[in-house]
Amino acid sequence: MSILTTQNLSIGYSKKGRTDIIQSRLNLQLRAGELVCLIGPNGSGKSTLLRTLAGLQKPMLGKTFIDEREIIRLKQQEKALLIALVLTERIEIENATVYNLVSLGRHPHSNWWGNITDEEDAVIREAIEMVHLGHKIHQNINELSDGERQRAMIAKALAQDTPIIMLDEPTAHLDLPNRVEIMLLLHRLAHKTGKAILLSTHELDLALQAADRIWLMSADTGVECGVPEDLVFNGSFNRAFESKSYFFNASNGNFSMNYPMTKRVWVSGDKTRMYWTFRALARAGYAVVQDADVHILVTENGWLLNDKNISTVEEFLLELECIFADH
Ligand SMILES: Nc1ncnc2c1ncn2[C@@H]1O[C@H](COP(=O)(O)OP(=O)(O)OP(=O)(O)O)[C@@H](O)[C@H]1O
Repeated sequence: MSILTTQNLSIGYSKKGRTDIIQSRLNLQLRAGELVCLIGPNGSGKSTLLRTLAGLQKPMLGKTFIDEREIIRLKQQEKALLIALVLTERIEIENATVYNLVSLGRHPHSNWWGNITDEEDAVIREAIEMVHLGHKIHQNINELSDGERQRAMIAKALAQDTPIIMLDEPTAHLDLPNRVEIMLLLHRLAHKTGKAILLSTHELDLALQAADRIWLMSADTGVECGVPEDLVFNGSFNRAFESKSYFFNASNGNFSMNYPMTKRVWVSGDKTRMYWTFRALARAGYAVVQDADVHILVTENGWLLNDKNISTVEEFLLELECIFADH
């Protein structure tokens, strides 16, 4: 079920009579219970789109509706009951605990700094539990790790109790385990709570794994929406991130560098070591082609090359160098 829809939305900036349209004619749908990742090259307009959808900036043209209501016509308080927005800026509050921060999420539902009722308290505690910060509930937010702080910000958005949560680059500045954890957490929350969660990210690999749907943004092709694998199969990823120096490798979902490959080898054998063998070969400038003169057999324990059993990548690259020096 679509909870947010756009109709011919154009986003951009208008200053001193000059208008810059970043994206136009966007017809998007955000569904309840789904995690949607908005990805695209730098400057393609991800943050601008999030801010426009959240009603923080006006569209250049077109409309955004939540249910039947046009977002730009709503009062601040009404918007805050529909969308919780988590931005990348660090919130600095003196002496605030996790509980204090998350309780700010209840602001649209109560009087500012009003007394927290038992009911409100239960919502706040539940939000903190959902992001697994129960053990840090009374800790000062300045004493949290970056990952914990991000989880506290998500708890604040949960406490706001809106049908939509939008997050601008929630995994920025986090290490890999925390990036994975935040992405999995958001995926679980979308499915468990039925909220629509939209986030922008540069984590292509994580987005491909965790998103129910991807909005793929590029300056040339606008926003393509779809289930991640469909966007891989139809070549959209390649088009959106086209570059001379790398390409999107549809076989593993990663970007691969375009190394200049001048030498040709043929590789066969054990599949588990194959991927890393290919990577090492590409970096060293070897193209893998069937029936090339030089054959590398990948075994369970190493490589067989030139009738020699080799146990490390370093050794087999050296051996290849010798072979090609003689060619
Ligand atoms: N306040 C502003 N006034 C005018 N132009 C702006 C403003 N903010 C951003 N832009 C321009 O809008 C375009 C899109 O910027 P935006 O920040 O939305 O892209 P993004 O996809 O989020 O980029 P990134 O991946 O680098 O965060 C850029 O060309 C940028 O220079």
